[in-house]
Amino acid sequence: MGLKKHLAIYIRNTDNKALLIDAIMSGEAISHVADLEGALFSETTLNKFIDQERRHGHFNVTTVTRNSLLHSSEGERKKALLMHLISKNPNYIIVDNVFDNLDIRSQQDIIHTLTNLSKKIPIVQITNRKADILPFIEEVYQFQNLELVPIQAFNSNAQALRPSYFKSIPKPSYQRDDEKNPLVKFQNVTIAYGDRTIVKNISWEIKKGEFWQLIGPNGSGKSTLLSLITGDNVKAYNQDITLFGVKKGSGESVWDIKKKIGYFSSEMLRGFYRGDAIGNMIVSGFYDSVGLYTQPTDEQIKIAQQWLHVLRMFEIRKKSFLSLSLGHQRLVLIARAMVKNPPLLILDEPTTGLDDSDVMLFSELINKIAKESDTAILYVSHRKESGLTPEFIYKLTPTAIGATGEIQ
Ligand SMILES: Nc1ncnc2c1ncn2[C@@H]1O[C@H](COP(=O)(O)OP(=O)(O)OP(=O)(O)O)[C@@H](O)[C@H]1O
Repeated sequence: MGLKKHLAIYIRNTDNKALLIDAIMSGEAISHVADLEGALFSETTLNKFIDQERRHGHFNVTTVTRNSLLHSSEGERKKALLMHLISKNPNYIIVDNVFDNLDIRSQQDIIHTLTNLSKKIPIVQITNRKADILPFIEEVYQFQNLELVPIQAFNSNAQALRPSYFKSIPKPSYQRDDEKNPLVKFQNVTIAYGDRTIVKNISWEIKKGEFWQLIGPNGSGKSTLLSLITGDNVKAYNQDITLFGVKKGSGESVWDIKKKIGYFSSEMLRGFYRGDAIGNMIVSGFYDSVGLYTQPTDEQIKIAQQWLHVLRMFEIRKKSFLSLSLGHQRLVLIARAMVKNPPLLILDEPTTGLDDSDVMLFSELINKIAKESDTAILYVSHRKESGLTPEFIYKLTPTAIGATGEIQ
């Protein structure tokens, strides 16, 4: 088939991406790149390099901060990988979900890099977000029955938003301990790795029921701030941080803190292959485990069932969690994080990898939780999702002496 030189393939999360990539790389899907040596920019390639570094201790891909990939932020990793692949002079390149995890500035840098590259070699973009189609792309295709089919009228914004959740968020049957307000309090928090200061003098409070978005460019310290809250970062102990009314370093139990936080990250399912039932995945949220090891109480089962109704998954509760699409798996994991009625729900880059319609479904659920529950939400992402409505935005801005923070 005579396909355009630079083309995009718009896929849904339910499409078989691995098969598509195989079909391109083996020369079956796109004739004009069939005999060329191509490079693949994707999460899989990145994971291979990270794995190599983990096993052999050395790294071929160097980031801007000369850090290893393992110790770099997601955005830094992606930029470094792209530059590494381009430096090998491939004859064409496949770029898969190129903008995930990238801030606006880095997205512009990448558009610039790829636009220049498009003058030399063919570029095949795979994307699940319409807004991400690169400017030099000549035609957009779908992958149907192992063939690329042009999409007509791609720009029509016909996707109507339908209400997806009919039931209300379950009301907890027990009262939470009276949480101290604010839930999270940072006072002049400064964190450094070696002689590099990452965040400087952060003073910030999250109160009961508030809906926050934390934004900031790649490497500005968003994940670092989160790790101070979730208890995974020992650097929290030298700082003035109060979580749920208890000062960090005053002999508090990390376990107690974890009990009060519902957590979801798009990284959570890396390497998860077990076939647990959907219903069990939700109940396991009571035990802070992924998968169920303990016999739940009747009350716990009841709350999980109410969540299954909210998600409209009650009928399929016994099916394997892995049989769900990526987007629906995430909805289940949000319910899993919410069953214990936590005072704080943390969502770390939750829409990474989701397609347009799944993002809508996801944002709708988060807005619903914000509206109907008294759980505070902390949402971390570079993207401003148009469907999402946070009340407050906390913004990190990098400076030479570490990132500073302000409420926008
Ligand atoms: N263990 C570590 N050792 C050294 N440097 C680190 C370590 N962890 C993080 N860093 C550095 O701290 C900086 C902030 O990283 P962090 O992951 O918090 O940023 P981020 O805002 O979440 O970025 P992104 O949006 O790209 O995920 C980065 O430059 C990163 O390389």
